[in-house]
Amino acid sequence: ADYQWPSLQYDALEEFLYEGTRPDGSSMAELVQPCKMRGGTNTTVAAEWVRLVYHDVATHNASDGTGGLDGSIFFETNRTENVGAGMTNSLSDFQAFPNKYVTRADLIAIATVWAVATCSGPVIPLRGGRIDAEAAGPTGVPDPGDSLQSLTDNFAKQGFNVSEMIQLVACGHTLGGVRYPDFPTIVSAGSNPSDSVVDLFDDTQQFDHNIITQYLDGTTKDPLIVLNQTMASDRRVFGADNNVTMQSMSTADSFSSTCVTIFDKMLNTVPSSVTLTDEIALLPVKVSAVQLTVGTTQMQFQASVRIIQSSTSTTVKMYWCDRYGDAANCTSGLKRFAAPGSSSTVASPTSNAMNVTLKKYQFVVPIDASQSVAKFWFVVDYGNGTTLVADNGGGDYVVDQDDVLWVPRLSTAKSVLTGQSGTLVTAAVKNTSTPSRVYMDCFGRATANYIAVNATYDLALNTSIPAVAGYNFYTGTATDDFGLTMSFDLYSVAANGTAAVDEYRQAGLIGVALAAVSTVNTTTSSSVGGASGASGAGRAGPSWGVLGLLGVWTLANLQ
Ligand code: HEM
Repeated sequence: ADYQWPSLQYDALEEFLYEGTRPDGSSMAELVQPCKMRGGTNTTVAAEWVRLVYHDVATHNASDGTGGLDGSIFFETNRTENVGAGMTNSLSDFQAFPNKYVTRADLIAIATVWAVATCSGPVIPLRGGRIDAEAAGPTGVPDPGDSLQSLTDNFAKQGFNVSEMIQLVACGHTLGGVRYPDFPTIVSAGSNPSDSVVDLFDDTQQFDHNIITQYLDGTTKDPLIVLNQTMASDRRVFGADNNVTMQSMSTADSFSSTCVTIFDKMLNTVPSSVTLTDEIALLPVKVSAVQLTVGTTQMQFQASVRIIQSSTSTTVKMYWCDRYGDAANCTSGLKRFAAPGSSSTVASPTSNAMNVTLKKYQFVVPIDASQSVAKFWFVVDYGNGTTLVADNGGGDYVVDQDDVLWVPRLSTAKSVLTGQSGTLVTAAVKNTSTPSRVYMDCFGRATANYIAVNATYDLALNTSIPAVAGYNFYTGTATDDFGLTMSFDLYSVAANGTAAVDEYRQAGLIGVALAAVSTVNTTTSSSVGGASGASGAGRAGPSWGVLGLLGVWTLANLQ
């Protein structure tokens, strides 16, 4: 099906994959790009991440459908088969980033896609929807001392035939190497035995076909081939079909395309109870950070739009229709619009590898509560004669409700420093309704013990906060420890039982400064979109003169 906003899971996975950040801007991508070395070693962060994903996948049992990429590795680092600082480093890299819609297991998959891309490798497709294990799974990661038969049997159990086994190991072992502290029977100590000497599998840190060519031409220094022959698993694996598979991936292109296919299969090796999403493709226009709230004296609306930038003279404007009054839903033809308050370039290893420049425009506008907001859209002028009306496939971006709204400025995040008992959440509830209940469903996944937390708390009318713009304030405290990416859905239940919800609000945005508030303009132009706006233009009456001028101003601004 075609993408339609909002689509919470797709939106979250897409943002993470292509922008590299949590919704509050904290970047996981920065930890790995550009093909960063891991401090104190001569291997890369990317290599550590790729070894980790395979160790999570390797315990899959294809015949009974258990195990696979389910994040169980978080509970398995004390096992000999998962030896090494590479594992614990990676898990602490990942700790702060999973959220309600990006599971820990999806995060490991995204990390793999980035690791390959940032070390000059290809872009591996990504699906989401993996479900997190909350306990250790079975053991069974292959050991360098295993016989070929036992390696082949093990990979068959995981769902990989002999040539897939060769492909997977070769694509994995183009990164990183073997460490003395972890495998002292393979790698020798350096002059200082406490150094973490890493003998690389091939002579580059890049995701390249050197691992293959150096094997085929006999110049390989792969420690799992040339050192301790009891532990020479790469020798046994690579030669398992008389080099047919290795020969078939010996060019840059065949290596790259083979690795895309086999890594895709590895990332999609999940328990049979999991249904993965469609592939998370880059959205050409991406709307995010949408929030209607109540400021100190009036309502405020904010939204961001991200586009693929093709020219630096691009300008973007946000348009919207009122929710109430004469211009409700733009039926009178009147639309409001504003220029962005700020803009920024966002990127991840994936978008960098795709060679796209992603530019995000942030809008924050004052809203008259008697008008509110019904729906919004954007007009992108690329500065080269092309204009795009970004209207969510024709239906515009609809603001569901304005009965219950999160108020970040009156909320405070749990702080260890102040000994605060929890996260204080304030909701604005329209004073035309007397809700029978106001409550929040809270969720956290980035917890210290890797177990997701879910709990509900009531909010109570708080008359110590004076009403603003026709809204009363309700406060409540989420007392459980929800970890670093707490989110919540805020509900207001009316006397008749119908509930309004401000969905997927993120505590991480408490205290994140809003962009400057932009000036609001109006227009009746039909060329700027607004599904039902065009036909009613004639009713604008006395405002025409002003609107005409604004029209000119808009055009001048776009040039
Ligand atoms: C026959 C199966 C395999 C065996 C016996 C094996 C064995 C090893 C060993 C002994 C190390 C050194 C780890 C250390 O010193 O801490 C290693 C590193 C690594 N393995 Fe494998 N491996 C196998 C398959 C794979 C697969 C299928 C992948 C990924 C698709 C993979 C990815 C990696 C990476 C990227 C490293 C480097 C880690 C770093 O530099 O920190 N391995 N492997």
